[in-house]
Amino acid sequence: MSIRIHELAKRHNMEGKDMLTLLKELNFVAADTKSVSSTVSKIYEEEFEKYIAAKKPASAPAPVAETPAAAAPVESAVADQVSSGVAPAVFTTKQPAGIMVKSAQDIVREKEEAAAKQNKPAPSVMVPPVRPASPPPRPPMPGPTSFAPRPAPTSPPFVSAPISAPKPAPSAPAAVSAPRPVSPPAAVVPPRSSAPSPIAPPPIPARSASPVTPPPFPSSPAFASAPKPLPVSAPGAVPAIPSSATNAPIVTVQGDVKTIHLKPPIIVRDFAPALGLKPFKLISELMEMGIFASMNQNIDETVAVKVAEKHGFLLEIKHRGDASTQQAAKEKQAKAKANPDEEEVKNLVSRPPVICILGHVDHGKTSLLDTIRKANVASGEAGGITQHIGAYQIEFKGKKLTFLDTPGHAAFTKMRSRGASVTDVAILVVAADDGFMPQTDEALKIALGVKEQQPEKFALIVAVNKMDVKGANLDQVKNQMQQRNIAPEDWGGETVTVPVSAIKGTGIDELLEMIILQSEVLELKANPKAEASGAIIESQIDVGRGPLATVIVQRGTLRVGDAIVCGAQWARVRAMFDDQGKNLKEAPPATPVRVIGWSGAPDSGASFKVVKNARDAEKMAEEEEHRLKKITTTSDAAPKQISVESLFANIAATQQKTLKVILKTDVFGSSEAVRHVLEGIKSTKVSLEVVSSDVGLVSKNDVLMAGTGGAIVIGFNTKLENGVTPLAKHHNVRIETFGIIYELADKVKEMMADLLDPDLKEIKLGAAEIRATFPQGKGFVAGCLVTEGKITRNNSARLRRGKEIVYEGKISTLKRFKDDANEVRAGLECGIKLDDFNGYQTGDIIECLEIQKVRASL
Ligand SMILES: Nc1nc2c(ncn2[C@@H]2O[C@H](COP(=O)(O)OP(=O)(O)OP(=O)(O)O)[C@@H](O)[C@H]2O)c(=O)[nH]1
Repeated sequence: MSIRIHELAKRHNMEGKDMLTLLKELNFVAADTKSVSSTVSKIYEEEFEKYIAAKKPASAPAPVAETPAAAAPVESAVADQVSSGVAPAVFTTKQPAGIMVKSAQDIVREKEEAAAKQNKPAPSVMVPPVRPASPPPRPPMPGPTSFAPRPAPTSPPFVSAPISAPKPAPSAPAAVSAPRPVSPPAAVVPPRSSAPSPIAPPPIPARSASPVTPPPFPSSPAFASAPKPLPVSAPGAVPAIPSSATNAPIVTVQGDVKTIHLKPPIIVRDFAPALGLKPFKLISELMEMGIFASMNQNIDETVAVKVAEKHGFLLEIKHRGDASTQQAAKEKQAKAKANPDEEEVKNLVSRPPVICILGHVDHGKTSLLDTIRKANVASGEAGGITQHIGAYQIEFKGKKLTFLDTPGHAAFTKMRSRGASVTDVAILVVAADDGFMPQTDEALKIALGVKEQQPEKFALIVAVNKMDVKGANLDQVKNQMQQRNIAPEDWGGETVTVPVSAIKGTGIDELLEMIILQSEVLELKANPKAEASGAIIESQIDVGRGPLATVIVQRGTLRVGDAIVCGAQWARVRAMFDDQGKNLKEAPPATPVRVIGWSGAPDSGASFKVVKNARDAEKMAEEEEHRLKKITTTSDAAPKQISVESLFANIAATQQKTLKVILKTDVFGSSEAVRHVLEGIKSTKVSLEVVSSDVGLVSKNDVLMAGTGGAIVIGFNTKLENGVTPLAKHHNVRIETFGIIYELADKVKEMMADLLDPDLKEIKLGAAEIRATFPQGKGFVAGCLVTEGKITRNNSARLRRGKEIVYEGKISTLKRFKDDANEVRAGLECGIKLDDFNGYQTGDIIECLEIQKVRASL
């Protein structure tokens, strides 16, 4: 059993962050561990307790490990000292009784002296055992006098490989050739294998003992076969292929080793020139390997490594979140921090985290939020699909948490990504029985995108839901997480993973605790004294209250009476409500509120800010509207700005059949989502034109517009104004309303197909063989034997001579002996005449066909 860092901190009356720093210093956790919710293995925990006990004089009444409750408080000056580069002195401030004050230098020196006495290499002060999973890269310790670093862990994930002599360290982690970069060799500390620490615990059993053995990282075979790593950006490296695009591969040459540095995705078009190949050549090489990729497709990393090797290149793939990327982001942030607005910094206070819940359809996002809120949101939804971004605030253990409820359907990707961009913590819900599904991956991509932009300000938590169902398989989900480079903490990764059941309510408190912990690590702060600004989560036009918008205040405090502007819309805040419908006078940072008083519905995802007064707000909104109009008229972009007549004239000018749609939705987010779905309907035969799209009720004006242009009206999550139905009947306008987006999509496809001429389907009813020909009037009649099915009069027919089709027409005469017949069945003889055709020959086959009309497909 492992213990979380914050729990260990609590045991020793320490701040979580300070404990984290201390554990890093002791090399009991990986140097890049960020979260206090990360775990410390049982062995390290015991080592830590031994360490604490060892710090006490022999007379100490009871060792800390045995009586954690009675443990002397350990203060946290280490953290500051370490970060400031000063050699850390352990437990220096407010030194508790019974604990000696020792600096790191003292400890190292003592150990070295002790080792020297025993005539063997000095052991590390705290030489921990081999970690179960290979930890991420460890930077050198701060300053020469700090604790000696552990020898570099070199084992691949989950393999307790024997520790060998320290490897030469690459200057930066190389994703391809060195997935686990090593620390610089420690001068003071010899390899652990040759210098077992007297207090070193027994080796940890190999990870393969786990019930489900996690597979190696996807590209590990390539890692294994790759030649020795090259330092990234090594001095003297020659950029052979300069590139203007930041993502384009760069080739460096050092001696006779050529390395291609690139970031995924590895696109054929970009990768080929780096190899010195034409793209088509690379495509054909890939084909030889059984891989079919086009110019613009990306190829698997393992494949890319093989191809690169074949052409004498090393491949260094720089993944998101690689140390260097993070370093760059950190440097950027540090730079930004270097010139802060002093006033702003002075006024910063902690704010609640904004959390979004992402995941695949039906994996339980709404149920989870519902359980968290203890209110039943899911049951009120049409078709069980969340369709709007809602924002709610809850309180857990005295801390406020703001949740955004983002919809799960693919159509809402856009809304969802907007939701993710204002959030601090993303909870990726994965159903324990289904595992990762396409939309889970899509959501993960969005979340990782946000994390890449602001690594220090965003956390990802995976909630494995539906743990109560029969097929629940937590290990499978963890396995999938590892394959996606977001390995869970207990598998040696960093991603906080909480198994829950939204229905049974299990694991929810732990999830909330994890959110709070992660938020503490993120140190979320905002200045409530500033003028408010934030983002629009959702907007709509309410019949009674006019345009209203759910907003999240990100900075400052929004107050009733404030003048705000958002794009071409402005508001004087008339009233604000929280998610319980309570009237609020002011909304501090991270509060979601519904604001009334807008000039129109602002776009969801757009930013708003408070301005001096309503006059300024109105003026700014007008200017923005003017600017937008100008863009529209010059680029003739938005359909809304074009006159309906001219638009319809343009459409009529084309020969292609077009389904014209006037769209009305309840909120802007929905209209975007519906448009997204409609744009996704592809057909070469019928095009779809959204003539206009707006929010609100379906109005008489919509009907008149549709009548003029031959459009249909589609309402989504909205109703019809009074008098619309008779008017639509009068003008023969079709109105369809929907509450579920995929039903809307299916119906629109049907309506598009209805515009097409039906396809003709031929069904063979029977066949007859011509046995003789008889003269009749000026022509001939074929004397036949029906050989299969039946021959019916007036149906279509085809005359075949061998493989050749000689005639196609209708059976105009069908006789049985001398009588007319309507149909003649197999085994009987009959006389057949096809229209005016007379060229029958014995042995010809007459096929009788029925032609059916079927709805054309798109
Ligand atoms: N057994 C079980 N069923 C669950 C659990 N969580 C959710 N469900 C069920 O899974 C179904 C989908 O749940 P929702 O909460 O609507 O899922 P969602 O991810 O919000 O779905 P969308 O809004 O459609 O994206 C419902 O029938 C829930 O009752 C759980 O923990 N255990």
